[in-house]
Amino acid sequence: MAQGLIEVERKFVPGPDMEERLQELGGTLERRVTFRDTYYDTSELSLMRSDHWLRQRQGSGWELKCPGVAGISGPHNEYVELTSESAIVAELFELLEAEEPEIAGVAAVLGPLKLQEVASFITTRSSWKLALSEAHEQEPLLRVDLDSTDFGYAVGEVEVMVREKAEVPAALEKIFSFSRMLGVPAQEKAPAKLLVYLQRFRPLDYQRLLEANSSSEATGDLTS
Ligand SMILES: Cc1ncc(C[n+]2csc(CCOP(=O)(O)OP(=O)(O)OP(=O)(O)O)c2C)c(N)n1
Ligand SMILES: [Mg+2]
Repeated sequence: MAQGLIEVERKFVPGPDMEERLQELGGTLERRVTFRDTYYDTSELSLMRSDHWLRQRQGSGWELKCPGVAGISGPHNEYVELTSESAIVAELFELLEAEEPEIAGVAAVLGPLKLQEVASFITTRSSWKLALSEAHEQEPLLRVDLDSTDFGYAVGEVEVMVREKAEVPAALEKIFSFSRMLGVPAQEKAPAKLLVYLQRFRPLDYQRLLEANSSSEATGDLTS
């Protein structure tokens, strides 16, 4: 697969005092932003069913999240994020087993690959930066995003971006220790905004995803 940064993150349910708590813990508010995410897939959800997530984010462009490689299980997610259009196009053609065109941007291959919009919603986000130890300035930064959507769902995430698979365990350690400081219950798993959107507004698609996700079949709910 093409190279990209690895996103290691843990989602949580943000309480009403979360911003104050972040400030107490030395967090700095980097920005407040509002953006629309539009997700694309085939009518059979071929991408999502194989744990690949293609979206266009207003102000940032195209992004494909591909399943990570560290294989550590727990209440966290680990995805390789592709943001270069050529890398995304190459990955899409490989996944969907189609012949790759010479040169094309993502928008140009949506039609040929039968990718269509499956979800679109607006997020208002406050992004926080945490410098846990000043002694290690080279270490990847811990970030916290507090998101609320235009369909009434709010979720937080503690995140570290790393370059190498070998850095994932240390990133996870940081995420879990900071989550404890934030007061996030050890096994709490908050669902992704997109999954809540599909469950509410595209229940048949949600059901399809559920069927594809064998590990969630036992609980019968991807959002729990
Ligand atoms: C139970 C379960 N939960 C999550 C997933 C993964 N997943 C579901 S939707 C989805 C795509 C959306 O990812 P997410 O991190 O929720 O989006 P967002 O926070 O807006 O993007 P950021 O700004 O951090 O880049 C993923 C990776 C899964 N396969 N199964
Ligand atoms: Mg995220």
